[in-house]
Amino acid sequence: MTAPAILSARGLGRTFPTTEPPTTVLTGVDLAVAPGEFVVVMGASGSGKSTLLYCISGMDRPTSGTVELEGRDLTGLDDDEMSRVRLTRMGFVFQQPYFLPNLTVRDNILLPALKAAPGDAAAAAARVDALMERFEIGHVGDHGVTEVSGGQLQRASICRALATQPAITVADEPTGALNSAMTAEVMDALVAVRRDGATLVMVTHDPSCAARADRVVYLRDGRVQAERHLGPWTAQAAQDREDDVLGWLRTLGF
Ligand SMILES: Nc1ncnc2c1ncn2[C@@H]1O[C@H](COP(=O)(O)OP(=O)(O)OP(=O)(O)O)[C@@H](O)[C@H]1O
Repeated sequence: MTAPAILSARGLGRTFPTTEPPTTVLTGVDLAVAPGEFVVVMGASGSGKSTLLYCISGMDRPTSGTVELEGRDLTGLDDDEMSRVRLTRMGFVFQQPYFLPNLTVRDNILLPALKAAPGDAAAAAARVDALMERFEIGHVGDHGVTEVSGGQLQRASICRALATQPAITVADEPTGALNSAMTAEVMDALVAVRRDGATLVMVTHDPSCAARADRVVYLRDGRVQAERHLGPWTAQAAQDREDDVLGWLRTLGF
């Protein structure tokens, strides 16, 4: 029996009423993510990938449909409740990691974990140190955020996302601003995150990044056009998986 979805979006629609005529970006999107699954969302520019990510993670509100996280309907929450869910149950990794420039790398990672569980400072600090070792940035913890590489900074933002022990982590083009060596570093880190049991949903334009996922969902004009199950990543199958994803994307007109 498959485990119940940790995140379940049903019939999601998003229309922006501020344009004339209003812009419908998502229509009837269903997406169920299993615990420990790594799902990638792909699609042409403007197909609605980021909007979908924002709607499932409470950064935006869908105009129709429902989103359940750990069995709890998020669509009826008020802004304070939604902020609390984002802080305590969701991790976020963006293309441009936003860090406070006057804090060290370590303190930037620690801050949201302390905010999420203020009574648990020692445990949060221990968790942050363990994560920084796990993702090989322990040695730059005392550095300022301008004194580390883009790959290190993006790994720091992965640590920051995980430090609150979220139910799910969403990543919007986390390698979009990185060169290929740094992209490989960050993708290795995300595969390790998934191996450690985390649940991930990532938007990317890069088929070789998508090949690391368990499943790729393809959006076209705000609808799910197709999906591909790849199963858990193994480095030995890297080339075959990339070829498979590329071939599949071509059939979709990507
Ligand atoms: N606040 C908004 N108001 C009006 N239209 C919007 C708004 N936000 C996004 N859109 C439109 O929705 C469409 C989808 O945007 P979205 O960013 O979700 O696409 P995407 O697939 O992530 O694109 P990209 O790959 O270029 O990042 C775009 O046409 C965009 O212009």
